[in-house]
Amino acid sequence: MKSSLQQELQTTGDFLALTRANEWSIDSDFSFEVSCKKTQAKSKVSVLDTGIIVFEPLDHVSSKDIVLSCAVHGNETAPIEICTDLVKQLILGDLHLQERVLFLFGNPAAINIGKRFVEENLNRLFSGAHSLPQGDETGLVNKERHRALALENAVRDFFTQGSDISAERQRYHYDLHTAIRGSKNDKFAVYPFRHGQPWKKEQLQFMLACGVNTILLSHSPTTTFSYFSSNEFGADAFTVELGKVRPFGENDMANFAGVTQTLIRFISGEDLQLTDYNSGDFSIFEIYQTINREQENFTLHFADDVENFTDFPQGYLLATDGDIEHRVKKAGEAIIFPNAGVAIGQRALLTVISTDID
Ligand SMILES: O=C(O)CCC(=O)N[C@@H](CCC(=O)O)C(=O)O
Ligand SMILES: [Zn+2]
Repeated sequence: MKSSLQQELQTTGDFLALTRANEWSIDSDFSFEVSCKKTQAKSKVSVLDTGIIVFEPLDHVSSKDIVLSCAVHGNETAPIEICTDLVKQLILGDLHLQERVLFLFGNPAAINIGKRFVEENLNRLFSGAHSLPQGDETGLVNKERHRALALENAVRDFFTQGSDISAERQRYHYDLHTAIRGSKNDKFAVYPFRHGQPWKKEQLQFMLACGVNTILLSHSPTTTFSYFSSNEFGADAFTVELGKVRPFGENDMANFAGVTQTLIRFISGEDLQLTDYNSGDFSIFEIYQTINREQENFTLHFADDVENFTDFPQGYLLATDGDIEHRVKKAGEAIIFPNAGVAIGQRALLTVISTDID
């Protein structure tokens, strides 16, 4: 028998409402079939937990396993609206499903309070960081740590089950965010550390089709969600920043037409119309300094409205952390993600320098 949750979801397609009504878990998982109105192709829809929903084609063997995540930070609403709309179209049969897709709405409780997180930044808890000792030594494990583990397990199961379907599969994870500050380059993506493997131009072309022409190459492991999927499952993965954080209702969705249309083409198997790689189409940066906050007394020495990708003269004092001074080391070095309010031990600022890929 259909539960009322399932009935509601099948009628409205509104997975965000279901997710928000169940902040940390749902009582029981459920699945159902849908058919595309246009192609009649059947798909299986499985709600595995709150904010965790999988779509799998039933009439053909797919070749791609695609993870799309949003709300890893609860107040980053544009990605939530994009994913909600895609899920709705799939449930209501308005979109053909060609590939397996896992949608993740990372932190439902943080969505409900309109905050980045409830107790702890979820995007610092992956690759097992959720199980490391906590700074406060209380021994209590907060809910975000449980959620990070649940999200890791969902990704692991999804990719592993794909391998049972066919051997030659491609894995992807696009973790969609928005930035706290405005940016000189409005949309940009962090390409997680690949341990010496080449940066993929075809993936950069995919980003370009999404309207993202600025790429930050990361040179070290992190505890972010995109690095987890890249490192542990060989997925082509990015943290994608789609402009500035705004409350629900204040996003101009026309701004996201590129990303929405490209994701639709990708999951419904249409030609992506990717052009050849041309370095002139991109601004590519590499992460140069990662500045963590180590002291209570941490100060940034520029204004709150200074935008991401603003550069400062060599020698400029960017931040003081107790007695330690962090200065610009190289001409053209620019700031990304400054946040003096992060927990002690966490990243308070990145700097980047311009680079190229071969
Ligand atoms: O604007 C900011 O300060 C933060 C925006 C954001 O959430 N960025 C991600 C980037 C993750 C990565 O480096 O791959 C984050 O800080 O978690
Ligand atoms: Zn974010």
